[in-house]
Amino acid sequence: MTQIPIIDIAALQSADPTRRAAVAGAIGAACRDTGFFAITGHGVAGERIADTFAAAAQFFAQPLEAKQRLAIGTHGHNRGYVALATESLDEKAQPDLKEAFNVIWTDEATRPPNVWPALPGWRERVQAYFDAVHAVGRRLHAAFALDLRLPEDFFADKIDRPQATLRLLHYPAAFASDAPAGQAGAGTHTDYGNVTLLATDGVAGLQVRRRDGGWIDVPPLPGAFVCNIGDCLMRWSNDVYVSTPHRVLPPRQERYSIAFFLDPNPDALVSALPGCVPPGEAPKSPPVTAADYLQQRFTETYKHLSGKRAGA
Ligand SMILES: O=C(O)CCC(=O)C(=O)O
Ligand SMILES: [Fe+2]
Repeated sequence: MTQIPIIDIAALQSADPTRRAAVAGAIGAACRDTGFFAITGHGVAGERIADTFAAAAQFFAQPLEAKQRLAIGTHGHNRGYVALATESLDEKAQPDLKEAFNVIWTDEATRPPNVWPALPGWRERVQAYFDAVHAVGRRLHAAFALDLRLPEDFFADKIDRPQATLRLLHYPAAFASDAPAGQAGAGTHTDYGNVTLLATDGVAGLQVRRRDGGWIDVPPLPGAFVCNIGDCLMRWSNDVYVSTPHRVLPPRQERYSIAFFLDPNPDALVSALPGCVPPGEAPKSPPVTAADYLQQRFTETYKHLSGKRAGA
């Protein structure tokens, strides 16, 4: 395979179950292969995506002091601003050459509220994008369920109060010329959760590792989302679906991306799905709540780090 598949998911909203099943089958095949695929026909308007990139550019253009007032280290709970070169997605490598702004899913009652910049209208624009990609992520889960021979709504009540994070990412070009060997935009890593939906601005850089160890360049796909399976869904599917390592090359040119990480509700029980365990075999991993699983992953990462990892 030299490319990730591009799948039109519009028919997931069709009243015709055979059309829904055909899309689910294509998604399932990609999830069993590299776990990466791009989607079109997702219903999020190109203007909405472009507006979120504009909001990201507006945020990152602010003076560092304004951004630092929202620093994740001050506010906690994975919300707010992550300055340049403070996290390493590959904990053995140099810090990533990127800055980020994180927005989490919250009901503001049982979860902490987000922190927002003092830019008029900014919150509403970014929240609208969050809600739109969350809806697409839920639709993808209906496809996963169909493909895995589960009731189509199997995941619905397990991802409606999710541990989801939207990350506006900025890879400035200025650092590229000084980048020491081995310092990437984002180091090689897998994502932790169920599925990630990524919008890119057309600047190349993202690479996905093939099963044979070679790297596939993800091409610019305007209007599409690049989707990938995370470690939590891999575990839930008893490794039937694959969470694949990926990286972002050192930024030669300024680059923006927007990643939405959909991780399950904290109390969702991640227990090997019945159809994914061959008869007579034991599940590869014991059941765990999504909260405990993600906590464990963050703790493992923090053990190796002097800085902080936030998200992924
Ligand atoms: O910016 C990108 O293209 C990908 C970023 C990524 O993989 C991540 O933040 O987990
Ligand atoms: Fe990632």
